[in-house]
Amino acid sequence: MSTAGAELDFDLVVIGGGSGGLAAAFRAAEHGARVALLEPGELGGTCVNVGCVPKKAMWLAAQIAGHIELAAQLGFEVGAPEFDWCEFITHRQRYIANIHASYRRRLDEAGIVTVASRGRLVDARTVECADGVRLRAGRVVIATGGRPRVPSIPGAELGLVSDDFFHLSAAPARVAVVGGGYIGVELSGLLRMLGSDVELFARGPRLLHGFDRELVERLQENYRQSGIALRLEHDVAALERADGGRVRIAGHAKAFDAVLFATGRRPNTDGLGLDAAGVDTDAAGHVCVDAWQDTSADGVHAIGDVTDRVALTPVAIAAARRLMDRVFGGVADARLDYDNIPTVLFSHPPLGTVGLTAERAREVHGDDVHEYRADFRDMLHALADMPQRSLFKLVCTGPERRVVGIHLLGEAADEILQGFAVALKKGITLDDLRDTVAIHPTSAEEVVLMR
Ligand SMILES: Cc1cc2nc3c(=O)[nH]c(=O)nc-3n(C[C@H](O)[C@H](O)[C@H](O)COP(=O)(O)OP(=O)(O)OC[C@H]3O[C@@H](n4cnc5c(N)ncnc54)[C@H](O)[C@@H]3O)c2cc1C
Ligand SMILES: NC(=O)c1ccc[n+]([C@@H]2O[C@H](COP(=O)([O-])OP(=O)(O)OC[C@H]3O[C@@H](n4cnc5c(N)ncnc54)[C@H](O)[C@@H]3O)[C@@H](O)[C@H]2O)c1
Repeated sequence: MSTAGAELDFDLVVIGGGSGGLAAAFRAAEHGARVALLEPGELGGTCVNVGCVPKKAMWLAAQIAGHIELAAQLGFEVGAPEFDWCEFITHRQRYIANIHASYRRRLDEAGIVTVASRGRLVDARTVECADGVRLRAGRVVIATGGRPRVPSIPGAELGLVSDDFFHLSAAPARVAVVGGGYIGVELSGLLRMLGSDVELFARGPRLLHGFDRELVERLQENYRQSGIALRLEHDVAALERADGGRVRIAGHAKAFDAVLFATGRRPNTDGLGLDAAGVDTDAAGHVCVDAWQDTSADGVHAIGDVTDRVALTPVAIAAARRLMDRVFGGVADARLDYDNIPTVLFSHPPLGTVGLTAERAREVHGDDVHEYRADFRDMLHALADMPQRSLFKLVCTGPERRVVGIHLLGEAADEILQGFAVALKKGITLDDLRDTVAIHPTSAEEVVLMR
């Protein structure tokens, strides 16, 4: 980059090189735009470095541990499995390093100027780098994502967050996880499967607010059976130092090797110069956007976790691509439809969901809502005579039984959901599903055989 005081001109400056920012930069460059991208940390942002990717790697390790237990049950001589956390992490980080290298190569090939610096808006057309260089832009995309939020309670500094989890060099033997959302449920599950003693503290009467109640209750049953202690309706008021570097939750006898906060995330908007550029934020600091990802400042857009929309990687990517198709590709009506976004929780077993729960469908469609369910043991767990049961549900509305919700809890739900999400988005009915010949013997066939 040039020296301080310089000004460089671009069609687009993207602030943040995570899932959304990279997708915006690549798509804009494909449309012929001159693009600069600012990222002070590792390319790929949260998802690649401290989110989806390392999390899924740990989940896969946990699945293997579960399968070793099943194998032992089925006559394989496996002995007591030893898991070398450090060795696994070497594989995980090599996988991540390959993603970094691939991004770097693609950025170079696309002619995108990347700047290893934080960016700050000076006005709606100018972004300043840490060294004072100013980038002038026809348009700016804010894609700065978010970071973990820690509750303001005494002793909070004794706790860890998900970013810290991915830097652990060994599994903590005794862990308390605070928070009953996505991250709390995922980290509790995989830590337990990898041998930790886990207690999960959540404020509400159930985990996973907003998900199908029955599936969540079934998942809770599975978690309890696997040995996770669920402390529901339990507010963590303070953390205290205990002997041997351990941490105690106030009012709770046990000392933990680690307390992990999974209590939500906050947007990275501090010091971004949003006021100077005339970009409005909400009370929580998210950048406010309309349905077109436009902010209150003309020519300034925002995508991904920095906005208050669904915080998922494919959502940030899809919003970015559509926005770039609109502003540089001439597709006037390109924008992301935020309805019916499929999502999977990498719990044990996984939980996948798309569309409305029955509860929500009744609010939207009135009383003409019908639920169909399949409650079964998948073949592997049945063979091993293990108690874990799957639960698949469909929510349909109207006399034609249009499918408006699909909720799957069970082995392979993570892989099964994607295709059915396409079908739901296309407006299929229960008869369409029943008209499709099943694939046997699978868990997926339960979706087309549901009565
Ligand atoms: C533990 C965990 C697990 C997750 N698992 C999944 C999953 O399985 N599936 C899924 O779909 N989603 C998952 N998510 C969510 C997913 O990671 C996010 O939705 C996604 O990363 C959002 O992308 P983004 O581009 O908006 O932000 P980010 O990926 O957070 O990228 C923002 C980037 O902006 C940079 N930045 C910040 N401030 C500035 C600045 N001033 N100047 C320049 N750059 C800046 C940051 O360094 C960062 O690299 C998970 C999240 C977490 C935390
Ligand atoms: N598999 C996936 O796709 C995946 C995985 C992880 C994260 N994500 C995304 O990242 C987002 C953030 O995940 P998250 O788990 O941090 O947030 P979340 O919103 O899913 O859950 C946060 C939980 O913390 C609880 N909480 C908040 N303050 C608390 C407090 N003081 N004490 C106790 N509990 C408290 C909330 O009630 C909620 O249950 C998710 O909403 C999701 O969009 C996705």
